[in-house]
Amino acid sequence: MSQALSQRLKIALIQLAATADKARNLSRVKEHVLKAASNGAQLVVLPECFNSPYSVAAFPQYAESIPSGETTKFLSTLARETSIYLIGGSIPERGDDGKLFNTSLSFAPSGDLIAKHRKVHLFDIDIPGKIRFKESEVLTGGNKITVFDIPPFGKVGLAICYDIRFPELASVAARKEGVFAMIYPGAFNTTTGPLHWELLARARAVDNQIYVLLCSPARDMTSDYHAYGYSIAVDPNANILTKAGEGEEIVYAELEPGFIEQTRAGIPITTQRRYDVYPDISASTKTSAV
Ligand SMILES: NC(=O)CC(=O)C(=O)O
Repeated sequence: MSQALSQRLKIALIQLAATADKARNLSRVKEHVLKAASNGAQLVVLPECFNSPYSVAAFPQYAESIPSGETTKFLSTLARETSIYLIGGSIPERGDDGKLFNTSLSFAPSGDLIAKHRKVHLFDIDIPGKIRFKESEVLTGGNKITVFDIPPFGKVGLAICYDIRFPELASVAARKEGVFAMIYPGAFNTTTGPLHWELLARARAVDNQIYVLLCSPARDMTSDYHAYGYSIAVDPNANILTKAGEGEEIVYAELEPGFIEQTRAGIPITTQRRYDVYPDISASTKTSAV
């Protein structure tokens, strides 16, 4: 499927210093989103777990129902008031069956909820002496690949943090649905961030010759989880368009129509795949927005 970004798109990544105080987090989000919109951003991304600490203990305490919870309403109103596409990082969600998920909600400039992604791959790692984290102790994984349209720009794919380590999601979104960008709210840490954060952003971009956006919380060495920071936007050639530091900040980038086609014309891997040698996973995999 051909990939289309039909118009220049200015994006903003809000590298929020999320705290344990949900009201404060929401009020900081509002300030930053208003600023990004007044600077011309048309699509604004928030980080993973922007309204709570990123911790297994915090997920049940901060979990909300969707769409009836406070944060869904807050994000919808903010998208409408600023007339932007708002990619709402992620929040802990309490599903109807009582199960907990790490969930990202996206809103149109009208305030309508246009996508809901539940983190598919739960972050369960154990690197002795460095970091142990087991989302699966309290969370349940999602079961779909999320793709949605943001008219007039085209389609984007959405996944959360650890999902980026599984290239199939991005490949299906790019090949089957023709997304021009993959967006990953994500909270890597001071162990895995230096190893793989930028590498994975650039890898998913170059695998699929699409834009890739990663939005992290700011680093806070006083909290239990030390988020990496360095929110980043990468172009289809894996060039870095913008990159934050460790602290709270907003970074911007402009995504260009035509750059995907130009990249693919030069290095035509999209037409050179050998499905006679290996299967096309995108052919049989379903995607949806909600
Ligand atoms: N926090 C995550 O989900 C993933 C992460 O930190 C990593 O993959 O590293």
